[in-house]
Amino acid sequence: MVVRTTEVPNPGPLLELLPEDHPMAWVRRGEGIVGWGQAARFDTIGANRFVAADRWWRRMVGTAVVRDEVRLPGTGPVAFGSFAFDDVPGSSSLVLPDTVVGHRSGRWWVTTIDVTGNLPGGAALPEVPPARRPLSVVYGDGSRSGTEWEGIVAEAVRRITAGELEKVVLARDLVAECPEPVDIRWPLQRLSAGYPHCWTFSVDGMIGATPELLVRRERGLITSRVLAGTIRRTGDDEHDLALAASLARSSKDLEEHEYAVRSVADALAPFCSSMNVPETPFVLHLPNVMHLATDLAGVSDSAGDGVTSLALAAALHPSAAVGGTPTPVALQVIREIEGLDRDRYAGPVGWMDARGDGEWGIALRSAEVSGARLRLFAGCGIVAGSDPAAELAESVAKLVPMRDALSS
Ligand SMILES: C=C(O[C@H]1C=CC=C(C(=O)O)[C@@H]1O)C(=O)O
Repeated sequence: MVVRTTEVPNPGPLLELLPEDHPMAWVRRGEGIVGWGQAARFDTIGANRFVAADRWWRRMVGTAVVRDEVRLPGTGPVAFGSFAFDDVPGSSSLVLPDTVVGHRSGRWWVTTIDVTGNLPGGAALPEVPPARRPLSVVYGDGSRSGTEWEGIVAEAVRRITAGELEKVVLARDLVAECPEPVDIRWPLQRLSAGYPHCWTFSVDGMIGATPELLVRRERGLITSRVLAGTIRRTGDDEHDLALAASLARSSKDLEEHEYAVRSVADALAPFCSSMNVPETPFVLHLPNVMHLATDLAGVSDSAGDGVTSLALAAALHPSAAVGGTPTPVALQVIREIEGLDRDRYAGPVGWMDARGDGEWGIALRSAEVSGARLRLFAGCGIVAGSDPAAELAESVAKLVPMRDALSS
């Protein structure tokens, strides 16, 4: 594989450079990377999916000839990846685009990749037509109706009260049907404009704007944004501020949050020589909901230096934000009662470069697109005090970003 990264003048907003066919993206506040074309891909399933993908990537970049004149995280060869939530069912993939455009701190670059061994051509970007708005969208129940899902939440509360576990994250899906295949760039551009604090992603049909960063590895620095504890926004700013204050004081939410932070810190500890874990969370304000959030940062030690960002994501997945506590019991409860094939929802999604640096989010506030049909997902952390109707309302609020992004 021969890879060339060249610095270019500002080519305009990254998401507007994407062609309609299989666009790949990881963008936040206008920075990040977008890619298209397919130089190579690796598909895998099962419990070994992260290890197998990591091995494939190391092999691919191990023999690559790279001419990189920018040398930033995300330059040189990069793979976009999306991984199944559970060992079964679900498929996972790493995709190596043949063209990547990136933007970071006032610098822009284009990477071209050729797996036939020829030096790829220059950095000319194709003209692309603007994104097409979906003509109409008809929503229907996914695997369970809202009422059925409330019953499932009630069953989880019963099990928690009986002492089987402390917390379980239960999810539901909604099906959206359009008259013709969706131009993914339309929702991507809307998600990125409406949710600038989130990471807007598109990998192999999995799209969304996630507020939760499972892990970022960048030149020896390992960071993670942990979320747990949610409150819906009302649209009245003053009232929302009061709600944010009550969220920051809620002992139930603080306890749940503390647990989620601890589990991430414990999972990262074997790879870090030092770690900063803030004592109190901050409130992340999103247009639809507010979350308790903590940003953790660690410095990788000699063990961490040899570990890719994907391997770190594997060590963290599934976090308490998408599984529960204790994790093995929560996963078993999800398999028994949720009645949903999560596929790649709530799995790691992101990118990785040849050094193993990269960013992996959790595929939340997301949808799986297959042509004209989409499955939209939302999940909620269920604890002893959870009220099924309130959880259903929270799931509806978490579906808002994708629903809005599909409308005009
Ligand atoms: C599982 C989801 O959200 C998680 C992330 C943040 C807060 C959550 C909560 O408070 O329930 C969830 O654990 C989802 O959006 O589908």
